Amino acid sequence: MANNSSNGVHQTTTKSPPLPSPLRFSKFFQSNMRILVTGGAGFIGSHLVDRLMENEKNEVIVVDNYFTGSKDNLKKWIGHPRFELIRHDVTETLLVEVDRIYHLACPASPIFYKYNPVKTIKTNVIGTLNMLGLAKRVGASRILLTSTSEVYGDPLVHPQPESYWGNVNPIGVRSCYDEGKRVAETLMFDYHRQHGIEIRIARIFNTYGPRMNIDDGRVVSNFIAQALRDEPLTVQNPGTQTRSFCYVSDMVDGLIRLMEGEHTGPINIGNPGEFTMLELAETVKELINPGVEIKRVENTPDDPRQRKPDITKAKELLGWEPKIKLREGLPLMEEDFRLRLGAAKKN
Ligand SMILES: NC(=O)c1ccc[n+]([C@@H]2O[C@H](COP(=O)([O-])OP(=O)(O)OC[C@H]3O[C@@H](n4cnc5c(N)ncnc54)[C@H](O)[C@@H]3O)[C@@H](O)[C@H]2O)c1
Ligand SMILES: O=c1ccn([C@@H]2O[C@H](COP(=O)(O)OP(=O)(O)O[C@H]3OC[C@@H](O)[C@H](O)[C@H]3O)[C@@H](O)[C@H]2O)c(=O)[nH]1
Repeated sequence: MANNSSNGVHQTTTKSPPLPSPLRFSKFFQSNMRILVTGGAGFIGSHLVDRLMENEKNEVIVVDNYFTGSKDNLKKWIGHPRFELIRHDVTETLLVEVDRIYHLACPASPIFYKYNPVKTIKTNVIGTLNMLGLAKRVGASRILLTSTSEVYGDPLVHPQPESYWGNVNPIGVRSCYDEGKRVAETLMFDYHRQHGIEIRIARIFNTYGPRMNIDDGRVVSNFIAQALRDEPLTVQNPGTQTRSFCYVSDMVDGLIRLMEGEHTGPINIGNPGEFTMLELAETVKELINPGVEIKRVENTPDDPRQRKPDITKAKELLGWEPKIKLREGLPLMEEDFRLRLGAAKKN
């Protein structure tokens, strides 16, 4: 906690926030960990909720405005005594007594974050400010932000270590998201330095898996849905751009380790296996529908040309590395997409 300065200028308070409830000292109080997950109805958020709910000592509260998420992703928990779901937009203030905050709320697919860019910026900046204010006010012991590999922009250093400051266009069509997340990281560190808030920052690299929206627009979900619908796989030009894909269970494991560990981050969480988009299309074609066509289409502005995480820090500080290779993860996602699309496997 920061101190009042000796030069007479009042900087911050030294008073600790009160405990959420005096009942915590009562003999019969159940010392459950109350965890808030913003964006918990989304893809990564709902998998994180599943994992957190496995621990009987955890109570989980999800807040979500359902912009890209869905109650469907949480249906097995609705009505559970340790689970609560609140329709709420994080750009508005929120007051709930919680011990830990996983702050995920933000559209992640480029087509959705570009749909209403001003709202995306507000979600990243005001939403993060609101969650930090909440952490401060209720004395939450930790808050974790899901930042992104997009803070590196179109990276000139490859692979990307956390020490790289990035190459980001501040006025482009992706800026609402990548600059928004950069400000969110700044806010996290300012609250940490100024108010002593315990923070964690994960820089997430492209993640895929079951429960992604079928029409999410990101490349893995697009290619799988296209392969199952017998539609051409749309490789955006030039096709040589690379990404590194992490399976969602590995991602959730990394996020929990970061939250429970002793390091603020930022820490890259991602799978270093790097593929061109053409290679990804060829792999989906081979595994899911060998007869499908691969079609070249126009790209969008400022598409990063290469991306691969340096995960040295995650390995050393969290003892974390991904276990699931792309060729193992794709069939698991295919199974889920088949069920939702009603596409039976051909023999
Ligand atoms: N999936 C990835 O590859 C990836 C990569 C880097 C970073 N991330 C980050 O991880 C987080 C989750 O991503 P995801 O892939 O699960 O995306 P997602 O779109 O499936 O989930 C985001 C969730 O946030 C909710 N949301 C959006 N705006 C909100 C608002 N203003 N108030 C309340 N809820 C709101 C959505 O309804 C949705 O449920 C995001 O912060 C994203 O930036 C994801
Ligand atoms: O149908 C498609 C969709 C996308 N692509 C290409 O696939 C690559 C990846 O695109 P995606 O839309 O899946 O995701 P991006 O890597 O651009 O952004 C993602 O980065 C990390 C996170 O913060 C977000 O989940 C998202 O912003 C791009 O080069 C894009 O041009 C295709 O070739 N075909």
